Amino acid sequence: MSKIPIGLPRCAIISARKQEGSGIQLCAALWPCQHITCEIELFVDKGLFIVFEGGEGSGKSTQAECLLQRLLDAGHQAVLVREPGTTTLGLYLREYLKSKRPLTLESELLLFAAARAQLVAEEIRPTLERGINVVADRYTGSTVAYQGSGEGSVAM
Ligand SMILES: Nc1ncnc2c1ncn2[C@@H]1O[C@H](COP(=O)(O)OP(=O)(O)O)[C@@H](O)[C@H]1O
Ligand SMILES: Cc1cn([C@H]2C[C@H](O)[C@@H](COP(=O)(O)OP(=O)(O)O)O2)c(=O)[nH]c1=O
Repeated sequence: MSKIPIGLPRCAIISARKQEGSGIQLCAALWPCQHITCEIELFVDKGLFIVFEGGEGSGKSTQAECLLQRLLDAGHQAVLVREPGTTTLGLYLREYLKSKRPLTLESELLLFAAARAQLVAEEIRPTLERGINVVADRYTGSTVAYQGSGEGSVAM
């Protein structure tokens, strides 16, 4: 575990599990940012996939940008992605989703899923395949939290 090149001195690894295939997934809690989580996937010979999740205003974007800068400063290649966003479709759907137009929960879920599918295909997967680290500001945890819980949530 000490060989993982994430350079986060205040990062406490709280769990690790083997993924299907070659990956190991680590779940980390950042201190003192107690309201966000940072999830790291390590794939042999591929980039790290590092996800920040948390409520609005909890500090995800700030910490994701700090980590990106730190990785770059340490000589690692890394890119930052944001959900929904980053791709042309993601940015388009972000505007639509923020526009407060009437949407069923199912439609909302599918629009977030469409933005993610495009992001994975266009950016996340090819970048990781090239051995470049990806830092993500939100990912599937947001969908589980926002569309998958609470009253009237969508069954997933
Ligand atoms: N560790 C921190 N300590 C204090 N303030 C912070 C910290 N991280 C972020 N902030 C501030 O909190 C606010 C929300 O941060 P932001 O990164 O935009 O959150 P999010 O992306 O989760 O919405 C910003 O004003 C930011 O400067
Ligand atoms: C990725 C994702 C985001 N969201 C929501 C959470 C946020 O309210 C919004 C994204 O807005 P954003 O401005 O990125 O949030 P933040 O203030 O945390 O930076 O979309 C979902 O409901 N489902 C999802 O799958």
